[in-house]
Amino acid sequence: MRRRVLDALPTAGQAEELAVALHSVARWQRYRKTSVAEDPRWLDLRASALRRCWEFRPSELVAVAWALTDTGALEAVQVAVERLEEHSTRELSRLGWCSAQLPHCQHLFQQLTTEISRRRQRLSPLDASQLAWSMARMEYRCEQLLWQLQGDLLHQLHHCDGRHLANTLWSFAKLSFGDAPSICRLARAAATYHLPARELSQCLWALGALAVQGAAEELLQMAKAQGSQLSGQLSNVLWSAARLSCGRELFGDLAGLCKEKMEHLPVVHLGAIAWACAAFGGQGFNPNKRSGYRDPELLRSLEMVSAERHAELTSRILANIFWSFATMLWSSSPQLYPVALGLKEMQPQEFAMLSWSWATLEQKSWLQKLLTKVEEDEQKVSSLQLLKGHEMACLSWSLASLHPNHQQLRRLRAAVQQHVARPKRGWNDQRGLAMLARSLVKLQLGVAFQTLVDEVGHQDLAPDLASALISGAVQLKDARREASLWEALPSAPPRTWRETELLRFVQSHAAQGDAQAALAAVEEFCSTRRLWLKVAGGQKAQLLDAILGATRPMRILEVGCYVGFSALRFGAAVLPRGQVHSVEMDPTVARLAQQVVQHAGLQQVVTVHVGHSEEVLPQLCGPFDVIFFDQRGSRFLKDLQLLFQKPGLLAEEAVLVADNVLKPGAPSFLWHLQEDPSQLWETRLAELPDFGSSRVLDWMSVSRKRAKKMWCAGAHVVQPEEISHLTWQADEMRWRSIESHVSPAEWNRFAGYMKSSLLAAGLRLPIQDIEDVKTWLT
Ligand SMILES: C[S@@+](CC[C@H](N)C(=O)[O-])C[C@H]1O[C@@H](n2cnc3c(N)ncnc32)[C@H](O)[C@@H]1O
Repeated sequence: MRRRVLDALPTAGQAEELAVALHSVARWQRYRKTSVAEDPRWLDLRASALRRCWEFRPSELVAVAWALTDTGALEAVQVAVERLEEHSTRELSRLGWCSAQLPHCQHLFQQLTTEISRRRQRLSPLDASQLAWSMARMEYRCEQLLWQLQGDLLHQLHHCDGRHLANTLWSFAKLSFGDAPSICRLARAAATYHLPARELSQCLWALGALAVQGAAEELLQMAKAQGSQLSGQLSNVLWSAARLSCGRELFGDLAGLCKEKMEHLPVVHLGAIAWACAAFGGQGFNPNKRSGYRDPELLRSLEMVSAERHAELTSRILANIFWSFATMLWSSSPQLYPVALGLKEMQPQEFAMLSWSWATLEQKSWLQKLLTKVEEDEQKVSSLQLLKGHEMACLSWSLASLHPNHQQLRRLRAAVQQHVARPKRGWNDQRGLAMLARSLVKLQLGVAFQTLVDEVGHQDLAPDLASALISGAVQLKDARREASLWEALPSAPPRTWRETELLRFVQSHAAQGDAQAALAAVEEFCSTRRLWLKVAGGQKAQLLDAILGATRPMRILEVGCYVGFSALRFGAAVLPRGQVHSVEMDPTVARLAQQVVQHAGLQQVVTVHVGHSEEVLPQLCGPFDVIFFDQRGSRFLKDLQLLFQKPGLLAEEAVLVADNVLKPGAPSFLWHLQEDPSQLWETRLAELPDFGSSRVLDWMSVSRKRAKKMWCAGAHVVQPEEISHLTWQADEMRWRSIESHVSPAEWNRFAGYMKSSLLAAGLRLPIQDIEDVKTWLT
């Protein structure tokens, strides 16, 4: 066959004959995947075609250009560009495709596309999609032509096939082009075909990259149905499913397929799968994301396969894998840390991701090594200025988590400082800014902190950022900035209308200076207005009263003051000589709480500290007889550790009470109380209804410190994976309840699930009703 084709080749004669012969052999080579590249007859033919380029008619020139793309010869395209006018638009678009295959053809490609764009003639779906593909390949983003191609395709949708559409969507996404409604129409049209794996993954990748829902659901269902045939495209599909926030169940099915194939996928897919699971429901690498898809089995295989193929891992893949582990509280085995440390090449963003992940996983010694390695490379340090705002916030947060003193990691500290000095315009991520502000204070970068306050302090601040800035100003003793921040805070922003109403109600229904009347007014407000407030009322208040009665405390610490309801109860109990210190991170509600306390006449005994527990607790002085944890449950364990780190904060026989340890739950904290090797606490779990939603069960933990027992600073509590998983689920539920409504029935289901799962994981702390706990206390 090969002989027959080559023997029949003309090298002289008509140009037309030559073009046809060249084209046929090239076709034959491509489709048979055979090469005649070295055959002298083919080489003769090719040389004679190149010599005679000027003799070809336009259609022949296109055929010759196409035939020669594999050989890297530009001549045919060059001649065509010199004779632009002679070619039809279709021929120009095909020549464009040829030039996109050839090296150093950018200028020829541009001339061809400019001519196509000038003519404004409609292209067929095949030509339009090929031209879009060529533009993507050449990274040539000519808006006008792209609009034209999009219009041509939309006008001829019924003549497009799945391949044209997939190619076009992919190309548009590569060039970040496309308005959402048009992309949706193209994707919907594509979804009507039975797309093979490659095209399906192209469409999904495009929708994910352009963040257009389009026909995402249909295409993802199609991907699920194709299942194992997808193989190499699976991670692409999962990546898109995460970007497009598809349903959890569908994501789970697709993740299941990835799990099955994991061992056989190229390593680059491991990074994409890890990224997709961590980013699911969020927005990519962002420490403030609130979701993720946590499947322990998938994480375990990701870890195993990565460890087995560690030699192939790149910094990008590892950054994604570690970010995924950190986001999902997966304590990975130590094997992968040295692999990451050993890599020579690492982009600044990957370094930021890795350091944030290692800080979150509390791998301080690895983190120290990583930061030191970059610190020693001046070039790497200067490249950190390329980081985006939230990435620099992550890096400074990990730096701060090591508590480096002024002498350590000086170059990195200077890089943070320099980054902050740049204007923050367009950085709207207030949580990222809050993290940066807190880190600057910890790193004692006072000037940088001041720059940040001056730049963002006048904005409409979210509670977290307002709290970070105010408490930073307090810690740095910057009274002027503290005052200006308070001034800039709206006294009654719309989100605190209930709390503002409550203050007015207390002021009008309770006599000034009457603490008991103020307490009764809060309860009356909740019941008569049928407004749910996140306060410890009802049976929870009764339990607190019993604790106060049994312990007769003089000094009480509360974390999570809110509007001051429980602070009033504590204040009334320690009158006249005791002290209550209540910590609240939201400055607006803290200010309302201060007014409630003042109205009740308790300002001499109750101090409301504005700031995050992490910053305020180390500044307090003990000893505290009763500690009430009513902040976010995922902080309980860390705040407990903070209480131990500063000697003298806990009284010899302190009582530690924590609310909501079942709903949404604080599994790590409960596990720690049970397993603490110093056996410091004796704990009971009081099972009682949540205030304001009597049908939902909750637990309050009450722990008595065993006198004379000492805390072993280095003692480590091993936490089983089931408890990490529940901790992650509790946090996810907490965020869900903040962002949307969770019905009592759903809460009840969740509380039931949490209880049975904790018991199954080995929780043995006694669960009692409130009367039994009261008896135990006395
Ligand atoms: C459930 S409310 C407290 C209710 C209050 N103890 C009562 O019963 O009247 C929780 C409060 O804790 C605050 N908070 C959450 N995490 C915190 C933290 N880490 N430090 C300080 N306050 C925090 C929240 O802003 C919220 O106002």
